[in-house]
Amino acid sequence: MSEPVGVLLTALDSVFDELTHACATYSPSLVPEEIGIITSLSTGIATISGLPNLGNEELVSFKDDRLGLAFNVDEGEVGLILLCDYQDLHVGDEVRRTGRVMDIGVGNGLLGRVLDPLGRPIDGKPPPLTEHRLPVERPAPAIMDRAPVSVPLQTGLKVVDAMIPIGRGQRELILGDRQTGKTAIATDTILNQRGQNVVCVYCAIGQRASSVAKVIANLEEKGAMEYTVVVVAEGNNAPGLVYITPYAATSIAEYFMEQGRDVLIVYDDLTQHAQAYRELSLLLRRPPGREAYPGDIFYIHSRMLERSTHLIKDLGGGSLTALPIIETDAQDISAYIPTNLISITDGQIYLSPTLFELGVLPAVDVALSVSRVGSQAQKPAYRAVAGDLKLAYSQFEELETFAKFGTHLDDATRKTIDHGQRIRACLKQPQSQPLPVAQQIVVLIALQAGLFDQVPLDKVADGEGALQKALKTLPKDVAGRLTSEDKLSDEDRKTIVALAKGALAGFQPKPDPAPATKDAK
Ligand SMILES: Nc1ncnc2c1ncn2[C@@H]1O[C@H](COP(=O)(O)OP(=O)(O)OP(=O)(O)O)[C@@H](O)[C@H]1O
Repeated sequence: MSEPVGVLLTALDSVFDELTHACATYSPSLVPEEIGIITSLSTGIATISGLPNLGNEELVSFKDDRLGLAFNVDEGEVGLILLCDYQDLHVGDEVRRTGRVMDIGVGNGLLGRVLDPLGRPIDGKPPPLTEHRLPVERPAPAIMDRAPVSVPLQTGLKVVDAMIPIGRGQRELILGDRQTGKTAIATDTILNQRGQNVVCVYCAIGQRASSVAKVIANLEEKGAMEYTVVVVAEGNNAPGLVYITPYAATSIAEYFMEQGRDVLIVYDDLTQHAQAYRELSLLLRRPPGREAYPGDIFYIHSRMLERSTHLIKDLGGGSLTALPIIETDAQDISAYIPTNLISITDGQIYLSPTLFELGVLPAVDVALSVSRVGSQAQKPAYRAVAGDLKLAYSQFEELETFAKFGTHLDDATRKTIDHGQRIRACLKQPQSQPLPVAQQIVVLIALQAGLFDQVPLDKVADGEGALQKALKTLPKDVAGRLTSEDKLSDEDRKTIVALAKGALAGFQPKPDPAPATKDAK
């Protein structure tokens, strides 16, 4: 007998022995299982009876592994939100307990992937490899586990980084009417995290499939998908799926934060989320409150956004920065959901449709925007210029209204308006072109020094381009200090101003030729 055949026979013997042993020791036991039935069904919800021990937020399974979530647990009847299409189910169908709450697979394998809120891939690739599973609903970190926000999160947008700075671990709301560039601000921020060691999670909630596809294509084209996870519930998905999406995305983001990483999560948008929750609550006959939203609408958003924080060093020092998006109706920022979110978050970026129409993009209304914690984390070089700039810009915005009436303006007012117009022109930025810190600061210093004031408005963008090019000739040590934690010295400022003067020289208006005099011959 050859050696391999001998080895095979020995292995078969041992398998046979184990099987004989297992059969000899097997004693069947009965495991009781609760089985309920569906008593009623409607869009997105179902009521069931017959599961007396079902816990709140426990998952139940229907035929073919379809899932539902216990939402209203009453004596004798349970209201479920369905995580599948209700058309696939029928009254009288069996329903079983799973004994677990809703959870999602998390891990590095999710980077670059597009998932639904149940963790299933929707990018046509095989299921992602995950290391752990985390419940989608988790308690927020305790107060003593939180560290102050101390590191900036650069968005790459001049207007935000200079005027409304965001720190890692902050929650900054982006709100505005439809089509005002809310998603563009969030995606530009994701693009700007390239090479910054920040993991990004883009959570699309109830959006049109074409809009989500556009965002994903943009992220892919700019090479941002390699550090990004996209979690999507489309507008035509079951409202239950839409409702759990931001919670699932937060758990994915939290995994990276708990590994000590800095994470950015974008919720696009929470208006759709609130509407999905309202739909489910009304169908389940929960009492409606203001604007027909259920009473706990504030709580569902605050418990989610409280999970974003900067953890203390002992817990790895990771951070989760949240950019929730809210769509306003006819610029009404005092509506119920926007005011709730404004009070939960650490500041807001308001996008004005009027500025958008005027072509001031990003259309950030600086007067109505604020960042409550980010300025503590702002780089010193920014801080040195941002204060002046904000003041000059708000003075300009006030005076601009008067200027429209064609009133005669004194020189000082004219100057303030001219300066403000240059600031506005310099803060404009095309989509998907985030700017590195050094380039932003040089433009802001030139603005502060009034070097743009003589540049004609239609030449500001060209002047800025020339300045960016000239930046290459800035001495290395000065360039290094622009991005470091050091303050810029007066010498550094002088060097930068001299460089900017040179770069902008070609854009200053030519002095009027001297009037010819009679004696000049
Ligand atoms: N800085 C910019 N420069 C040029 N175009 C921009 C800029 N920001 C946004 N846009 C354009 O404005 C349009 C609206 O942008 P976006 O989709 O981000 O708005 P939104 O408020 O998220 O829209 P929705 O309400 O549909 O969610 C898009 O066509 C986008 O390309």
